[in-house]
Amino acid sequence: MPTHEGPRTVADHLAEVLALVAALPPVSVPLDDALGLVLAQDVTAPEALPRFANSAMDGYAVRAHDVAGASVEHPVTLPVVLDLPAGADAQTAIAPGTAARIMTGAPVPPGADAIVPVEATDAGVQTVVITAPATLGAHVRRAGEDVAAGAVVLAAGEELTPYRIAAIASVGRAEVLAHRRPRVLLMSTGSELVVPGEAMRHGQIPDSNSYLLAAAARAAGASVVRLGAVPDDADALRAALGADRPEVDLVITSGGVSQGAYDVVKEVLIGLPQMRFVPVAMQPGKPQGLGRLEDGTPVLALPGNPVSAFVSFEAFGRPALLALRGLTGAALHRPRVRARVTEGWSSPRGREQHIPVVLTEGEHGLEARPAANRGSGSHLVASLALADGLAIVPRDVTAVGVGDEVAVVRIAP
Ligand SMILES: Nc1nc2c(c(=O)[nH]1)N[C@H]1C(S)=C(S)[C@@H](COP(=O)(O)OP(=O)(O)OC[C@H]3O[C@@H](n4cnc5c(N)ncnc54)[C@H](O)[C@@H]3O)O[C@H]1N2
Ligand code: MOO
Repeated sequence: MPTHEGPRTVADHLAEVLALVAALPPVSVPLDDALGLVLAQDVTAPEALPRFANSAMDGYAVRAHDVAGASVEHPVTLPVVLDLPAGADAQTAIAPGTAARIMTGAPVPPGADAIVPVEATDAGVQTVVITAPATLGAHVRRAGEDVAAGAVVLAAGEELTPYRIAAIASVGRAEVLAHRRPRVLLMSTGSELVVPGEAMRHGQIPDSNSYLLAAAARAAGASVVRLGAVPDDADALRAALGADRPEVDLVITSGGVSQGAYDVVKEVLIGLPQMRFVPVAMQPGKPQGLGRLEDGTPVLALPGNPVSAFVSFEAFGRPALLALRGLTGAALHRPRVRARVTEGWSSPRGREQHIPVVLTEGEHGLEARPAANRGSGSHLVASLALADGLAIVPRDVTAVGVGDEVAVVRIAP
């Protein structure tokens, strides 16, 4: 294995990460549990939708011809021969010169071809006085106008959102075939780390990365086992990654991947035949590990600096989780927007910079400024809380000036 290869591009590294993962197998899921899963098979409509012509208004089903001349001055009075609430099994035809009282959603009876809303009547029960004309088909929802029988309502590969779940329910399906939700094991490493809230001596800090990555992985649709902080001890890490580890589809570690004497993730994993530790031409997030454990489970070993861990998760971890969920192509990436810079910053030559920025709506469109008031330091974790996006600065740019346009990956709505 080359130990001193030059930095690879973010795109090349992402391609190698994505080669480690594939969509998880489909399972049959009740609609109540389907939110956020990705459909593994097209859903088609077994019948037309709406299934039957029905009323769009509370009112009276009539023949348009019978009320063509109706007005306030010349009302038309018709006998009411049927009363049709929603759910009525209206199969009896109404004769010319009669009306049926009908509620929204009730089937339009044979013989009727228009609905007069109740507001244009005296709301009569035995007879109805109609004071406005109706055109042919007025307020009738035609059978099949939403979906034709046999049509695809939702294609495989689509993420199940609330309105897509409603579309599936509306064609009478209670379950769908969807890719299983990925399980991810998250651990941070470092002997300086303590559980947030516990007493700290000088030199110790709270573990924030395992919470950051756990929340980010959940937001990306994974279920998470958060192991917390493992000390910089090879045996402890080997145990955490060993046979007793929970069964997961991806392991993500943070920390211990650079050049230090106690960089234990690298020390333990570098011996595995399918693991590699490589520099990526990005800032932050340069040192990255990727590959597989002995049993084949994919691993991403992210750098420990909090901003580096987050940026690395966004660039590599999130797309990997989305690919496990069954998404592909552009759906693996967050939307990018363009924004005008209002406070400049510098960027290292030769590294694609991913810098947390605050986005605001300016007079001439979106504006961006660094979230941290002291630039792009990868330790500035609290400044992440302010960020709405990550500005992506190309490798050859070393200074971003006021008025420049930058691409920003939106990380907050
Ligand atoms: N001699 C060199 N030193 C470093 C290099 C290098 O190339 N040569 N690269 C630097 C870069 S770039 C990065 S990024 C970091 C990555 O280091 P590690 O992945 O080994 O991370 P650690 O050393 O474990 O920690 C770095 C930093 O982040 C803090 N940290 C770690 N984990 C957490 C956590 N769970 N919660 C909060 N904070 C955490 C840790 O205390 C350190 O301050 O290496 C540079 N060094
Ligand atoms: O690559 Mo490191 O991630 O700059 O801080």
